[in-house]
Amino acid sequence: MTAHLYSQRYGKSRVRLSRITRNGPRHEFIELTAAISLDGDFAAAFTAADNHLIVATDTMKNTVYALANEHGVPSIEAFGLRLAAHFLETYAHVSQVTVSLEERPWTRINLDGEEEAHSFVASAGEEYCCEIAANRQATTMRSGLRGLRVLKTTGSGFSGFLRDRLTTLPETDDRIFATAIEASWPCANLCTDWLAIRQSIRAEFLRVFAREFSPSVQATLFQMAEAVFARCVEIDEISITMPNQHHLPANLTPLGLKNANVTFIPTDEPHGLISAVVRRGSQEAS
Ligand SMILES: O=c1[nH]c(=O)c2[nH]c(=O)[nH]c2[nH]1
Repeated sequence: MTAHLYSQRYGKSRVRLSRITRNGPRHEFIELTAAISLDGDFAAAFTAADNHLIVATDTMKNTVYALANEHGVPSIEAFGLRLAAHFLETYAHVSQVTVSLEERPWTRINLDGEEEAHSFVASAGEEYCCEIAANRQATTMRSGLRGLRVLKTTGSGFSGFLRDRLTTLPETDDRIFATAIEASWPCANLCTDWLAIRQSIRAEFLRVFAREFSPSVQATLFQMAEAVFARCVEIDEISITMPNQHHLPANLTPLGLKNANVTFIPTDEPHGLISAVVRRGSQEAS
């Protein structure tokens, strides 16, 4: 059989790590999962069983622990950049490194207005993430968040949509809006304060979601992006995805009961999926 290697890459996924930073009695804590993938001169390992240039994926895993231990993890972005630089600096035959990091945020417990020194609470399901692609010419990075679950019990409607013979959805000016926001944005400037930017973006998402009437998931998504651009001068592009996690009014008529828009059936699937990339400025400018 004749075959040729069209493209190849390999790496280690799902490397889990947690790291304490002890500043006296006050501790910082971060928990993350890393994935590392290398591009480079590895073809012979696939085509000729020649492993002499292979950086074992076990070594990649050890690198995650070692660099975290030696240098700390001030943020997933800073750590990711350090990891990517390490592979490029250490192995001349590596041409490109891709590092993906996911953080499960632990928030310091606040009791009676006082921050606890070493106790944290998790925000269920939420993750912060970043992806770095680095070669010897350039490094690009995207930061993001996902699993930011929000719900509002009113202040959301959906009407005026196209109706044809297959349309059964009633119009509404009062529905539950539930979603899990996922977003990512390019970090053009690799030296900015990523943590502050993520927190500002997150805060704008929550503010628009909670305070503005939603005529559709689409319109709310766009409003969120506008709010991010107004607050974060560093951000010129944002990608946002929001599933519409429907809560369907329960039909209680067969039971002889009236449902005054209070009892619903939460559904996971099928769900709407609304997604857009929004850029700063007018269309002509892009
Ligand atoms: O905000 C919404 N956008 C849609 O495109 C859509 N489609 C649908 O059935 N419900 C909704 N809600």
